[in-house]
Amino acid sequence: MTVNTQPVAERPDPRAYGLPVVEQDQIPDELRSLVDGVRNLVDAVSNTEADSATLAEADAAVRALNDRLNAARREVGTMVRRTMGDGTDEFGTITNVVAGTTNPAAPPLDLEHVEGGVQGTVTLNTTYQGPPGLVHGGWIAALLDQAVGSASAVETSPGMTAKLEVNYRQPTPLFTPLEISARVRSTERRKVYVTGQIRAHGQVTAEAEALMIRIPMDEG
Ligand SMILES: CCCCCCCCCCCC(=O)SCCNC(=O)CCNC(=O)[C@H](O)C(C)(C)COP(=O)(O)OP(=O)(O)OC[C@H]1O[C@@H](n2cnc3c(N)ncnc32)[C@H](O)[C@@H]1OP(=O)(O)O
Repeated sequence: MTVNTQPVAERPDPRAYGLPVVEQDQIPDELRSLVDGVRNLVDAVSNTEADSATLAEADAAVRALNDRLNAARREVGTMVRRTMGDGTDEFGTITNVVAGTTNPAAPPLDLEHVEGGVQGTVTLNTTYQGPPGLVHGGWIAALLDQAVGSASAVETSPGMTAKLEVNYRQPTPLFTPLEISARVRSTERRKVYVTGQIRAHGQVTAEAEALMIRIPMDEG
């Protein structure tokens, strides 16, 4: 295995690409609480059998809130800098659909830097349902894409997914802690080969092989 880890100093700064950066610890507690509340709201709306009057009342309240919140919107592409438990910094879009801090559609997935890659745990509800009681295959791929991208970013430097092959070994259950992990296997110039896995109850339910292409350092 050849892992040519790139020094942190050579990682691109999103500001050099004209992207605004928010520090993770500057996100207001009220916004974090709102994100959590809306995540619960999505679950409630997805599953409610409330009567018509209750639905109409909820609809009006939500529409009024949309207008107030839309009065001040972030720039598309806004990044957030998150410092992992071991001090490693990671940049990601703040609304990233898998791990974005301010995105209620994102499951609460925090990946931590471990030797050779990343790992984390997430439990998914019916928002992510495909077959009855099981995680949608597209979301399984999304979780693995995020994990391999994050592993590649923290072990080398950020890049784009060029290739992602997913093997669905076993059904992946809802309401069960899923262990997500990814490891960089080798690098070759800008190419980074990464593997990822999802486990439930210690058993592999899905695995991926990915090719990430690092963002060139001399552009931006
Ligand atoms: C600032 C903070 C931002 C931070 C940004 C953080 C983003 C995180 C994103 C999370 C992950 C995603 O979801 S990313 C979204 C999904 N992915 C995408 O949309 C990617 C779409 N595709 C592309 O944009 C492009 O094809 C790229 C970037 C992947 C590659 O284009 P390129 O940069 O011009 O690279 P290129 O010179 O062609 O190729 C470099 C080397 O890689 C090889 N190569 C390239 N593509 C492939 C491929 N599909 N399969 C095999 N090999 C490939 C080439 O042969 C070459 O090998 P050799 O000659 O060296 O041997």
